[in-house]
Amino acid sequence: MGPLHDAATIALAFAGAVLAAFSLFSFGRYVGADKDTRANLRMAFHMRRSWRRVGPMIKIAATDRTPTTFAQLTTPAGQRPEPRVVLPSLRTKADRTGVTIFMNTVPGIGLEQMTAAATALADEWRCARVSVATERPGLLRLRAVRSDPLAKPTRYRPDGGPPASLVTWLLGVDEYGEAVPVALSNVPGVTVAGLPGYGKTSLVNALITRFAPSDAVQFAVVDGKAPTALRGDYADTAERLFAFVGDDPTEANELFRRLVRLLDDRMEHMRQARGSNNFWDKGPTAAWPLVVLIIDEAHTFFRDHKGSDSETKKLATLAAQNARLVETLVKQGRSAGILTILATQKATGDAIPTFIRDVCPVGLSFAQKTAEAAVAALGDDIRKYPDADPVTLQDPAYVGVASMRTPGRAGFTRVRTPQVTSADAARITAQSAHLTADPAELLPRGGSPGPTDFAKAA
Ligand SMILES: Nc1ncnc2c1ncn2[C@@H]1O[C@H](COP(=O)(O)OP(=O)(O)OP(=O)(O)O)[C@@H](O)[C@H]1O
Repeated sequence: MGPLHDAATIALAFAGAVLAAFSLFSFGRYVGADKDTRANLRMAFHMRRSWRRVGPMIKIAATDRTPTTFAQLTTPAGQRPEPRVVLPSLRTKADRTGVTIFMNTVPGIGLEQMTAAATALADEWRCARVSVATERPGLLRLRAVRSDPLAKPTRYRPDGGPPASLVTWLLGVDEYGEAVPVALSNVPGVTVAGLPGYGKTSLVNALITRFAPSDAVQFAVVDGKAPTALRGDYADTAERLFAFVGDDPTEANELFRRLVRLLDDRMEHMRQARGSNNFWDKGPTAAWPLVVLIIDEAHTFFRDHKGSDSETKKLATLAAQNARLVETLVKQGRSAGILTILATQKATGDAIPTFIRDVCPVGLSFAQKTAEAAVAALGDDIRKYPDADPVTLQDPAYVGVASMRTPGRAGFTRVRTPQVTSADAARITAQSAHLTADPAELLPRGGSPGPTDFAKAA
């Protein structure tokens, strides 16, 4: 009963108390969680508990033949120390849609080996999918989902509050239930294609309702499907648009010119007014709002007109001009704070000219009927990724699901976009209509002071 015994008793009691507190915390978290999170917490527990057995079974274990000093000292004389089986260690984090697993690599077991084992792991863990990515050197990040997030429709109910971020557009969730953000500061152009009725309008409404409560974002629409805003898909949001043009290519041409002029004027004044030539250095403000141009049924304005009569020739010239103007908006729009979104349901290469499609960093395609349509929407690369082919999305269960090409990422991401109802779009528009302003009017003009100057002087 010496001091050593007392110290050991205290240490043991302390360890017991820590363990009890941890168990109580875990139990409390489990009981307080919703049904889906509880199921994922159980899955995470099963992953950790069975890993020692499962890892070596699916060949995710390395053999270390060099004995440790301890093994050398404790191995009886005349015997060789046993080789050690080294398993990558796991840490799990469960949420509502799945489990994220952080795994330390061990020699010979890294991204490649884990990717090859992903299907076996999905079977063992009884989940729909397991993805593997590098978090940082030496650490992998696995994501396991029990059910397919793409097959579960979601709804976005805008609360009318200002957007959490003006530089990120949250598109939806990917096939692993993780948020898919688009960094607006890097994306001057987005193409959206897909068969009618698969969610293009809802995607655009989600964008408008997300950003409409901010006066630092202004919208213009060119809609090739309707003569007036009130007769088309933009009736609900019309009051929040600083410009709307219907299916008349001449009027569309005028609006495209107006926006190219805005682009030039902004670049002219940007350095003096904001101290830099790059809009995103300061980001969107009420005086320098992000301008979002939506060109719906884009093919209406670019399609090739064949014929030798004067009317056809005029239309062909307009279409060619429209394509060049929009190309300028996309190519130079990033530093001027202009984002162009081109949507089409037409499934041929001329719907959105390839020279425009190829300068848009983000491309989305909802369901398509043919491989040619998929290529027209997403580029030739989609042939290499049959899993992400939008032709496979032709199913009512996949309304609202798009295949997406993003900058700096190999392959394609499938994303479940949320539905936004017409009533929600109308409600947010009514609340935010007073924020609508023509961004050109906000610029200082021809030496005479504009609102920006007054704001600065104030
Ligand atoms: N993200 C979504 N999730 C679930 N259902 C959706 C989603 N988006 C749209 N829908 C459903 O599909 C219907 C058609 O959607 P939407 O009008 O957005 O399609 P569209 O592709 O724009 O069609 P069109 O090309 O004819 O304008 C909607 O009325 C709604 O019921």
